[in-house]
Amino acid sequence: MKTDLRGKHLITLQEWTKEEIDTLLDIAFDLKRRKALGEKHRLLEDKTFYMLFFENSTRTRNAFETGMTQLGGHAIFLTPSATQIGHGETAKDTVEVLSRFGDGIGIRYCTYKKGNAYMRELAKYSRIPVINMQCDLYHPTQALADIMTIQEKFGKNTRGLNFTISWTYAPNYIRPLSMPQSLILLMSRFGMNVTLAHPPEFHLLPDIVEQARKNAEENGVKFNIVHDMDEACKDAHIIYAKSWGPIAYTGSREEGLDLIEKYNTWVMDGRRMKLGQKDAIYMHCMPADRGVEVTEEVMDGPQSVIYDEAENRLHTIKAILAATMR
Ligand SMILES: NC(=O)NCCC[C@H](N)C(=O)O
Repeated sequence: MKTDLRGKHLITLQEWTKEEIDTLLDIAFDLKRRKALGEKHRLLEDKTFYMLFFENSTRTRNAFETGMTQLGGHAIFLTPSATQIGHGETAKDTVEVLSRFGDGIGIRYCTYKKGNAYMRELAKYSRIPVINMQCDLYHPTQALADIMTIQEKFGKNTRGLNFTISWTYAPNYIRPLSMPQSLILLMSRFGMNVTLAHPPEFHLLPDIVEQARKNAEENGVKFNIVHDMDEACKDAHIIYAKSWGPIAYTGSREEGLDLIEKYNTWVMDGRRMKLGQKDAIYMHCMPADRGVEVTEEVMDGPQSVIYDEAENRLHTIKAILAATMR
């Protein structure tokens, strides 16, 4: 098994082989076990990781920062306004300097058509690993935690599971496409039949959907798009139901918010949960609009794995840091 992942950028897991992703998962399971046993695992002593956030964060920032502490290193929280990026310093100049100081850099930048481009620009000039902490297109560290959680619930062999990612109704906020896009790209590579459900205007980017279809074909599994939430939940083992914006359909925030209102029946509730398999699980990357996009009954119910999923952010992020910055 290939284990040398030092210096590798993680912009999207689509650019990592299945073998490399399996290596990360092995490390994550091992680090989780070692933490539970209270075993020290200071694999990154004296190393520094920079975390550049263009947007807010709860799970991601704290998983990276706590993770670096547990690995014996240090993490530094940066924002554009706390650095010269806010004054227009270029990606090249920023990363040339940080590359001479420290050992890795993460970026969260979700603005459509800007975030991923900025990360690619940083990666071009960086001599330390660049880790995507969520952009407009992908959220690889969340998707990795999600695979780990699915393997914990259903076993390492996930072949034949039915995975549904469904849009839900959540007003007031246009959420990025990065979660559904990362999930449709990744789950078929782990042998799952993928169903993507959304109202027509909430479609994802065509080239990413095409890549997901190709992934499914190469792995001999199904990939379906439906426009009905009940149909999507039927026979699913995994129901991942969360909101995103009609970003690929309209650039107008007002039109986007009106479109969201049109589909206020797309709520994840107990009735829909029952349409899935008996042992189905409910997933959400959080934060969720409690009682709006998903009922409290589902969020706090026995089939919900949302807190395990959030916890696994820590273990998988530590695996990425340890593997790429060692
Ligand atoms: N788990 C996370 O990283 N959550 C924060 C980002 C969620 C984002 N607002 C989204 O809905 O895609």
